[in-house]
Amino acid sequence: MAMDNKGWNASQLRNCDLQFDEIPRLHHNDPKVDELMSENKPVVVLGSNLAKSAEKWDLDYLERHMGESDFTVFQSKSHKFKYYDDKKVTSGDGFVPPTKKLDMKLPEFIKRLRAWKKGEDRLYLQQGLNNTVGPAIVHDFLNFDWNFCTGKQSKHNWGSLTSNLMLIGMEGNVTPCHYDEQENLFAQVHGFKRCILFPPDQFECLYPHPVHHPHDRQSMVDFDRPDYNKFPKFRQAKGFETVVGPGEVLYIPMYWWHHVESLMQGSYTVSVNFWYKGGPVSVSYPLKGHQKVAVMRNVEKMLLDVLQDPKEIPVLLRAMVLGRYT
Ligand SMILES: C[C@@H](CC(=O)O)C(=O)C(=O)O
Ligand SMILES: [Zn+2]
Repeated sequence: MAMDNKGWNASQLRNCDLQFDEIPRLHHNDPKVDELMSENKPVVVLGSNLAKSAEKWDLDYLERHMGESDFTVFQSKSHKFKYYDDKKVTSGDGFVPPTKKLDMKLPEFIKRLRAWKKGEDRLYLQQGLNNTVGPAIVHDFLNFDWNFCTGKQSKHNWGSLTSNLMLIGMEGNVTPCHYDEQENLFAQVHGFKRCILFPPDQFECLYPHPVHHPHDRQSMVDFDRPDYNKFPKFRQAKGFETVVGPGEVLYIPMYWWHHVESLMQGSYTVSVNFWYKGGPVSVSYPLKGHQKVAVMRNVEKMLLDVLQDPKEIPVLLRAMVLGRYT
């Protein structure tokens, strides 16, 4: 992957069997930025001031100004931090959470981040920015370039801003491939993150867990060691990638799959995302990929409501489809 080596090199990327096209990297004034966004396609926006007021958010500054609150920190025995919805964990379903969710004061988190040695459990701070942070951070937050993101919100008919997640990760941390049901302006503040994205119509190649599963929206494929017997279509997945650095903003369209890794042998990473509700649904045929994903999600939810037992769902779907539609 030809990259302009601004402070990183390809040896810091994790191995992946697939080849990817590059996500366009365009200056924020380039009209093509909004062309791509209006087509629900990813783009890296360069030179915006979206999170410029956060460029001073290094560990010392954060330690001094994040305040006395407890923050949400995930702990993992591996480099993967696979999200799970604890509201979907049912007793006796045998689900083993892949991470532990801790509440930690920032100085403690920073102390453990600085002392971390390869092979030890990893930590990933993932905290919604709210009024629990110190006044200096609130000041920086208020000084984000809100004209930029509200400009995108109105131009592309997004819904309301739901949250800003602040992420402080160790080098090498991975958020495995998943999709979100929100538009996302992902602002990289410190360090470098490699982002691999797939369009929603790659659903059949990425094998999401069932909707009722705690890992709803997450791919079942382990990108480090894909099981091609269980997930044969993963070989055909067609993805896009980029590495975002400080001051760069990646637009992750709603329902687009994304795998995000903090570069190995790199520094800690700081990111802030801006999650917006999707805009009003305008149905036109043929349905777009993300609309088909939304339809499939609703079918799974409806079937679980009426059948109650998740094991009944494939039985009914096979009876309905095999020999009749195939
Ligand atoms: C948490 C983040 C990925 C990462 O930065 O590790 C993500 O998935 C998102 O912003 O939607
Ligand atoms: Zn995400």
